[in-house]
Amino acid sequence: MQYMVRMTVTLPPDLDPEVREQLVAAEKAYSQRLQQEGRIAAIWRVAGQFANYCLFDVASHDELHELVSGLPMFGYIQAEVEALATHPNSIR
Ligand SMILES: O=C(O)CC1=CCC(=O)O1
Repeated sequence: MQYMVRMTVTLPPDLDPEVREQLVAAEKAYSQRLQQEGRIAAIWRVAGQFANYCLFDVASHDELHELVSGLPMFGYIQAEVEALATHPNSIR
């Protein structure tokens, strides 16, 4: 099952810079592991915003929730989820 998730990140402006750096590094490692596993099929930065679109390819709603809520930055992320179905006009 595929889901397009828009994540908008709002880190507190007064967050300790060291903690911020650790969060960013942990987020990168977690995200790259999911990409290597194919559970994040693609990720894009929204130009000009601290936000991204992530295409998840997972087995269930529950797996999606587990992965999104496991993001190190989860407490600072507003996630909007859209479930994707096959488009009847798709040639793939
Ligand atoms: O957009 C970000 O930097 C936060 C994020 C979530 C998954 C990822 O790889 O980065």
